[in-house]
Formats: sequence, C-alpha cells, structure tokens
Amino acid sequence: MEESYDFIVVGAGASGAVLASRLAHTPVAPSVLLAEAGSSNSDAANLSAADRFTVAFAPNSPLNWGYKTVPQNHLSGQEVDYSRGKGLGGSTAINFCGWTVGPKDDYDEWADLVEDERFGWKNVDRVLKRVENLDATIPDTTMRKQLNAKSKEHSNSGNLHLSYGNAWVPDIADIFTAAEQSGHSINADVNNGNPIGMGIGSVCIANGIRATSASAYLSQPPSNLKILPDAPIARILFEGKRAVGVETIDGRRLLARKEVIVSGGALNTPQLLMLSGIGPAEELKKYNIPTVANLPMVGRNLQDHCFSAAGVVLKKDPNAQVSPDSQSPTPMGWFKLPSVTSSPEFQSLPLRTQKHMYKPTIPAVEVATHSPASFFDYEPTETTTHFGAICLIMNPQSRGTVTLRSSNPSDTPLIDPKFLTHPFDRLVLIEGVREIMRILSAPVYASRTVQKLGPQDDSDESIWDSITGNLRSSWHMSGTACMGLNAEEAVVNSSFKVFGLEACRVVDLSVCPFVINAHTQSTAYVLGEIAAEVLAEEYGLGEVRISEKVVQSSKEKL
Ligand SMILES: Cc1cc2nc3c(=O)[nH]c(=O)nc-3n(C[C@H](O)[C@H](O)[C@H](O)COP(=O)(O)OP(=O)(O)OC[C@H]3O[C@@H](n4cnc5c(N)ncnc54)[C@H](O)[C@@H]3O)c2cc1C
Repeated sequence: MEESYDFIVVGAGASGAVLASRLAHTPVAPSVLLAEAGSSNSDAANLSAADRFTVAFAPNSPLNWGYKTVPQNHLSGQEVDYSRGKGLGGSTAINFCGWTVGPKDDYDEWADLVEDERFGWKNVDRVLKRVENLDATIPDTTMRKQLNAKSKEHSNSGNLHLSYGNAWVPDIADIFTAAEQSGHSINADVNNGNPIGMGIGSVCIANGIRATSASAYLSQPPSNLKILPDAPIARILFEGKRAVGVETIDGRRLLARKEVIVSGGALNTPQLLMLSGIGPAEELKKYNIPTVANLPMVGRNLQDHCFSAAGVVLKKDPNAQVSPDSQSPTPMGWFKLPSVTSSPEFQSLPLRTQKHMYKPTIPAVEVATHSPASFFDYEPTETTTHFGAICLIMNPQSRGTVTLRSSNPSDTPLIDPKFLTHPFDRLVLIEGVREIMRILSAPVYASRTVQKLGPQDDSDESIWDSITGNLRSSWHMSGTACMGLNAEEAVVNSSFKVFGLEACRVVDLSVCPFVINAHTQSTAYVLGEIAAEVLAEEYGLGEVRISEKVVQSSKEKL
C-alpha cells in the first residue's frame, strides 16, 4: 500500500527542515513527511566546526551535490564550483557557519514587490527571534567597541545556537583600525538590520560543533514527523492541476493528502519542478515532459554574490599564532562606495533599483577578511604570513539560469549564473577589489607589508585581469522560482503557492525575488518559519510553537 501523509516536504535543508519541524509541532499535529535525497548525515565527525571545509569539499563527498557551473563567458570559460549540501541539514551542513541577517531595506523592498508585509523587516525581525539562540559572549572583552550585540535586538530562545566563536585570531583588531584609517565606520552589530560599517557577524557553532538546520530542528522529531533520508524525489505527482504526492528515483510513491512543498534549494527546486512538468513550456517540450503548468520564470532569475580577492604578505608577528581549531568568526564590512553610485553603470540602472541602493542600509560591496592564502600563489614562510580579504558584489544585476540537461532526474542540471555579464557587476567588483587594496595599504598594515598579492596595481585593467583568473561563488544562489504577483513574472505568490496549481508550494531560497545582501542561510531559515505560519493558518493547525525540547536557552549569557 502507498504511504500517505498530510504534508510532504521535499528537501531537509535550511528551509525544509524548519518548515517540516514547525508544521509537525503545531497543536493539530498533522502527519509530515520530510524526504531528503542525501543521507542522515549523522557522523559526528562531520559536525566538527574546524574540519568542515575538508569534509564538504573532499572529492565525491556524499555531503555535496558537487555541482559546477557551465563555462563562464567573462571568465575565460572557467567552470565555477557550485557546491550544494546533500543530506539532513542540506547546505547548512557544509557551509562556513557565518550568520548574517542583511539589510532591513532589502526586506521592506521584498514586501513592496510582492505586496505582502510578511516579508517586511518588522515581521522578519520577529521571525528571526524564533530562529536565533545567541550566546553573545565575546572572547576578547577589550573589543566591545567593535562588537556589542544588544539583547533587545536579539534572542536567546530560538532553535539555532549562534555564538561569536571561542577564540579570535590575534590580529582581529587591526582590520578595524585599517577600516577606520580608510574612512569607514565601525558597526558594533552588523546583524540588527543595518550592516553598514566594519563588524563581525556571529557563527552557528556552539562548543566546537556546527549547528545545522537538522541539529537545531530535527534532532528530536515528534512521532508525526517522519524523516526519510536517501529518498531523492524524481517528480511531483499530479491529478489534473493538484499535487497529490511524489515519486522517488527508485519508484516509491508517497502520497500527500494536503500539500507537497518543494524545498530542494535554488538549483534542485527548479530542476524538480521542470521534471514534474512545471516550467517554460518550450524547455519542457525539448525533453518530452508533458506540461502541467507553463511558468516561464522557473529556472530564470538566478542570482548570486560572486567574489574576488586581494591580499598582502606581512612580516610575521611571532607572538600572534592562531590555534588550528580556532572558531574565530570572520570580520566583515558592508560598505557604500561613492565610486559606484557616481558611475555611468549605476546611472543606467532602472530608477527603482538606483533608489533602492541609495537607502541607508543597502551596501555596494561586502568585504570579508582573513581569506585563505590559497586564493594566491603564496606559501607562508618562517618570517612572513598572508593577510587577505575578499570582496562580494552586492545587488548583482546579472541574471542566470538553471535548465535541464535531460529528463533523467539523476542527471545534474545545467547551471549558468552568467557571472559578471552585467556591466554594473563588473564595475562593482573592480571598485570593491580596489577598496580592499586601499584598506590593506592603511598605515596599520603598511609598516609590516613585504609584498602585495592579487592585482599588480590598482588600475581597472590589472584588477580585471586578477578578477577573471580568480572569481568564485559565495554559494548564495537564489531566485530561480521567484515570488511575485503573476505567473508571467514569477513562479509563486506570497503564500508560496505555485501559480496555476493546487496543493503545491515552494519554500526555499528559490522564492527570493532578489538575493538578499547578506550571507543567505538566515533568509532560508526565515522562509521556513514564515511558510509554517502561512500553512498553519490556512489549515487551522493552531499556533506554530517553538519546539521547546530542542532549545537549550543561553539566557544567562545574553
Ligand atoms: C559551501 C557553502 C558555504 C556557504 N557558506 C555560508 C555561510 O557561511 N553563511 C551563510 O549564511 N550561508 C552560507 N551558504 C549558503 C547557505 O547554506 C544556503 O543559502 C542555505 O542553506 C540555502 O537553504 P535552502 O533551504 O534554500 O537549500 P539547502 O540548504 O541547499 O537545502 C536543500 C535540500 O534539499 C535536498 N534536495 C534537493 N533536491 C532534492 C530532491 N530531488 N529530493 C529530495 N531532496 C532534495 C538537498 O539535498 C538539500 O538537503 C553556503 C553554502 C555553501 C554550499
């Protein structure tokens, strides 16, 4: 007999795990199936904060879908790493644990675009407090000027353990000095809705262990929540326009009495929608997939924050050694750059976009420091060390695609982010890398600098040369089943419902109308929380509760 559930959620990443858990914890306690393509990911070693890079990026890691982009035109044909997490926790199980919240003006813009205040900052800020369980202790209390999260702006009663790390890198204060010497302000809390200035975000690491959406939301599932790992879903099943279940790649059929919710992330979700007959009709026709809903925007509007780097070789300070298992968060600065807003590339943007970027909390670039030496051809020596920073472009204007390679669900999708195809993005990255070079030449570093790494000089040509050989993704893919007002311009409405279908929603970063100007996991958690409230209200499931057993409050510390 076929198994049936009230709700089926496909994908146990940031959004899917939150949504499934919250639905299951409502007073009505509907039966919920959370189907995940990857494993249960229960090997404790994989949760070590320090080892996370090696585990996730090992060749053929079962925790990583291992995607690459198609060759990128502006990058001499490079195929850029496009990793995605696979297994319970999804990409939260392989990411770098950085927790940033983003600008309040971005969320208010989202709410305006979709005409729904649920996506405005006021509601997002409330919802973030259901997620966040912040231990605001800092390892170095002499740095209160640089980091001072106020308790009324944060929460210590949500599910996800956040901290500021256990030991900071010894030179952490220098970057703040350099930023000030370069004319930037210090922001003692970049996570309160206004990220502008040099600051430090928190990390989802507690006592050396990474917190993932699985550890935070799925560790003690109630009996009405069935978690099904190793269940890659091949397609959604429909009766007419109504989603009635899903089928796994190995042919298992799982039925949904109420809804199917797709939470496969911004690359797999559009692939699964298209394999199920939901997408641009001409794309589906190529692979003889019968059209259930012709939605031209499925797999379009892919947005991401690409980045490039600059660095310096410094004389080593023998007293300043970093412990190999230090969980120091990375200092991060979000800056407005007059050189961007005064450029013809900016002035050619649509007026609404220009107006948005002038808003007080919207940055032009993000600078994250202490990037690995591997970005350059440099090995540390007895007497020298490396110090580098990356610049991520904010408000990217290039729009990429996710399309099918074939109708075989085991094939990888074709992913083309079209990095730097828009002239504005090229301008921002050049100006951003130039800004890093300026900060790295501030007096606090100048006296110790032995050599520059990265662009030969700060001319546009040298910086562009360096960028094209050294461009990466920050893995913030978003927007490929975007939220909006109609089926011509979007895929879902502001209740996450796929246009033209019944009982079928998308809840993950695919739905972002634009990529939020921050590291994106917080947005994915927030979407899971908002969607749970939307569904609970529509189906009369009662109040969505914080699953108390999972949460160990760090009240005394905030
Ligand atoms: C290497 C890396 C580093 C990152 N670093 C950071 C960081 O430091 N800070 C930050 O804020 N963000 C970071 N991110 C981004 C962040 O992790 C993601 O934005 C976030 O996890 C996206 O959430 P999601 O729910 O949309 O998708 P995901 O978390 O990717 O979850 C999607 C889930 O769906 C499953 N799935 C997909 N297809 C199917 C299918 N057909 N059947 C069943 N299951 C399926 C996947 O296996 C996965 O578990 C990073 C991402 C990566 C990859």
